[in-house]
Amino acid sequence: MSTRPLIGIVEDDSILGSSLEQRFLLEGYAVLWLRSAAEAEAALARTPVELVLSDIRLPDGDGETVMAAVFARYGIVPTIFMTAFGGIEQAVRLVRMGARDYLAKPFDLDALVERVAAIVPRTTPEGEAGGARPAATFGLSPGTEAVRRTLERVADLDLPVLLLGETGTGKEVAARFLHAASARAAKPFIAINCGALQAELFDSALFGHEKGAFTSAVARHVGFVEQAGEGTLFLDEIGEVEPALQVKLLRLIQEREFQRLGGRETLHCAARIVLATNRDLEAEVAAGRFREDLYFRINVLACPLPPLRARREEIAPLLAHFVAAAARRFGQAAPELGPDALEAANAHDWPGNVRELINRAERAVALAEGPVLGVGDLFPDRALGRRPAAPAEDASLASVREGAERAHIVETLRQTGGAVQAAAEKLGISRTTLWEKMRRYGIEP
Ligand SMILES: Nc1ncnc2c1ncn2[C@@H]1O[C@H](COP(=O)(O)OP(=O)(O)OP(=O)(O)O)[C@@H](O)[C@H]1O
Repeated sequence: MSTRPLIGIVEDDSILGSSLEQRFLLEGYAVLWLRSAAEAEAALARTPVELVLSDIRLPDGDGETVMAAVFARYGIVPTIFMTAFGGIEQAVRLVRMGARDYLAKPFDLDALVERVAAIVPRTTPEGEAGGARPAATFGLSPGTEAVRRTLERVADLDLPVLLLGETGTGKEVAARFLHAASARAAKPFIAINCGALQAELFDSALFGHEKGAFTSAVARHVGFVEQAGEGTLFLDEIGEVEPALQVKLLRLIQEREFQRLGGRETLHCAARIVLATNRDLEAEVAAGRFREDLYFRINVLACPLPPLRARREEIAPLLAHFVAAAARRFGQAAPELGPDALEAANAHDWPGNVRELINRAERAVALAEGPVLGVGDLFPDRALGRRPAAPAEDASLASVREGAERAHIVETLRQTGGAVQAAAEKLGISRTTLWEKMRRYGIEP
C-alpha cells in the first residue's frame, strides 16, 4: 500500500466538516480537518497536503488568504473551493489564479469524491503491484544520482535509514526505490504518514489491537507494523510525532518488539524501518521536541535529498515528463512548453519541490487554452496578492461600504461598455438611482 494521500479540509461548519472527514477517510484518504483560517494557516504551514478542500468564507478570515499562504510555501497545491451562491464570482477569480476548481453549495458528495480522486488517486490497496515501483525519473541529476547510489549500497543493511529533505523532494520516492532495490522487494511496502495519525489512534494504528481492547474494538486489528511483515515500514513525517509517542518508536526500532493494544503477546518486528522528515531534527532535539536517544538511533544512515532548486538540471526533463503524463491522463495532445515558461520555471525557487512541479504541470495542462504553455499557465498564482488594498484599520463601515459600492459600479459599467441602463438592470437598481450614485462617487458615464 502507499501512504494515504493527505487532504486538508478547511470548513468551519461542523456538520459539513465532519461528513466530509468521514467520507474521505472511508475513501482511503487521510484527513486534516481545520475549522478556521488561523488553524488552517498554522497546520498547512507545518504539514504538506496533497489537496485542499476549502470553504471561502471562514469566521476569522477567508479561504483565499489561506490558499495564498499555502501557495507561497509549497507552490501551487490543488485547491477546490466550496462556496455559497454569493461567492461564485470570487471562486471563479480564484480558479484563474491557480485554484483547481470550485463547487457551489449544496453539492453532491459523490461528485466531489470523483473530482478529488481524479486529482489525487485513492490509496492503492495493500499488496497491489505498483505499491513499490520506483520512479523512472529518480536520479536525473548528479545530486539525486548520488542518493540513488547510496541507497543501492545500503539496500540490504539491517539498519534504519533516515531520509531528510524539504517537502516534495522525493523522500517517499527514495524509500520505495530503497525497498525495490533490496531483497525485500517482493514483500509489502507499508507507508505511514505520522503527521496525519491522531495521537489517540497511534498505538492501535501502528501496533494493532485485540478484540475488546477498548469500547469500539469489536474485532482484532492488525497494525501497520504487522502488515509490513518482512517488508519495509516507511514512517513519514517522523518529526511530527509527539515525544510521548516517540518512546514507543524507540522501543520498536531498538528492541524490535511490540504488543497489540490489549494483548499480552510480545511480537517481533521483522520489517526494515525507513523514516523521513522535512524538519531539522537536530534543532528539534535542541528545542526539546524530539528525543535525543531516538534521534541517535535513527540517524545512523541519514540520506539528504537536495531541494529542486539545487538540481535545476532536473526541472526541464521533469516538467516535460509530467506535462506529457498529464496530457495522456486527460486524453489530450501534450502541449509544448514555451521558452518563456521554461525560463520562468528554471528561475523559480520551487518551495514545494517536485510535488509543486507536478501540480503546476497538471494544472497547466488541464486549463491551458492553446498548444503552447506560457508563463501564466505555469504560474497563474503570480496574480495572487495583487488584490485591491485592504481598507485602513480605522476606516468606518460607511467608507468601506461606499468604496466597495463604487468599485462594483465601475466594474459593472465596464462590463456593459458604459451603458447606464444595462448596468442599472444588472445591479438591480433604477437608472435614476444609478445616475445619483455615479454623481456622488464622481464616476464618469
Ligand atoms: N524523481 C522523481 N521522479 C518522479 N516523481 C517524483 C520524483 N521525486 C518526487 N516525485 C513525486 O513528487 C511528489 C512528492 O514526492 P514525495 O512524496 O516522495 O516527497 P516527500 O519528500 O516524501 O514529501 P513530504 O515530505 O511532503 O512527504 C510525489 O508525487 C512523487 O511521486
